[in-house]
Amino acid sequence: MSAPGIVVAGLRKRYGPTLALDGMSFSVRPGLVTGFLGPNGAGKSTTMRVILGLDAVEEGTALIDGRPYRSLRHPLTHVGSLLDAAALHPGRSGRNHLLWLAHSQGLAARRVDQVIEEVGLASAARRKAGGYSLGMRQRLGIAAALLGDPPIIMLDEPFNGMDPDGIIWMRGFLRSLAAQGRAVLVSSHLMSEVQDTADHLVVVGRGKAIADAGVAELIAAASGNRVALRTTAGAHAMKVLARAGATVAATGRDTIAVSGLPADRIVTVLNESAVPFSEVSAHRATLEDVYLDLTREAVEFRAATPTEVRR
Ligand SMILES: Nc1ncnc2c1ncn2[C@@H]1O[C@H](COP(=O)(O)OP(=O)(O)OP(=O)(O)O)[C@@H](O)[C@H]1O
Repeated sequence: MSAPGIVVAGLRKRYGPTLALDGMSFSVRPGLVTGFLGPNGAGKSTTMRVILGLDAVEEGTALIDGRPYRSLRHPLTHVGSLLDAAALHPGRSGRNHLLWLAHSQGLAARRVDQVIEEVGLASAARRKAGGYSLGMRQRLGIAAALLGDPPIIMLDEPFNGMDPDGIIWMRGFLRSLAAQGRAVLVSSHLMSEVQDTADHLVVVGRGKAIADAGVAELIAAASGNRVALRTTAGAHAMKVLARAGATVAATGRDTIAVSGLPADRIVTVLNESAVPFSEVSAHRATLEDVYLDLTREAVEFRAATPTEVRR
């Protein structure tokens, strides 16, 4: 039986002197939203284009349900994608754009009205797509991706241009696609959206995957057993905690990160020395912390930090 979802193995691709893909390998499993993250130029769009047979590679394979995209007779029924929300005919209505696509793929016209309804575009469907906002174009692109009711969905930056209502809708929508058993691959630079939406993460840097793991697992590993302490008596707190065996570091004007002692022991030590504090809580890393840590070495264009500028 062929592997379901997307399986990318050992992709290598050059653009002139640029090595865009350097052994890119990962898989996208059914029933999960997989976040696809990485710095600018890391190879996310190139990988997506290769999966869709739009770009050739020198080495490696990209398979959709076990088969290369180009061998699929009705590709829209296998994989739906949104790579560029701006790619539509501005003079055509959203509905006509979808009708044209459905027709070209031998799909029933009634499916067009279903997907328009699903993405919340019914009131604008008969207006010219040229006048759509970026958020509406994203919805239209997603409607197009869903036309063939495919088991695999691949979206490049779907949160771009969405207002807060749109973002909340998108989050729920992507989750519901995965809950229906589809394999969903979503690239994004918006860490908090990915943290709230994805189950699994593929983080890429310089043309290869540098992490391929569950979101919860990555966040738990980055959180360690650190405790965050809020106190107006920082110096005193640091002194007594260090004496009790903790490792301490100031993280803000009145916040301290403590490791090496459990939270209840920290409270006892502070109370014994009459150090005032307003909060002691287990530190929980964010996806942004995880991402910045993983990609530190892989960022191509990085501005100097304020400390570096001062030096
Ligand atoms: N058509 C092209 N011609 C030349 N170089 C290209 C082309 N497409 C991509 N590249 C280069 O390949 C590398 C990977 O680019 P890619 O667009 O895949 O990265 P990305 O991770 O999608 O970046 P971003 O987050 O900015 O969208 C970059 O160095 C880029 O400049």
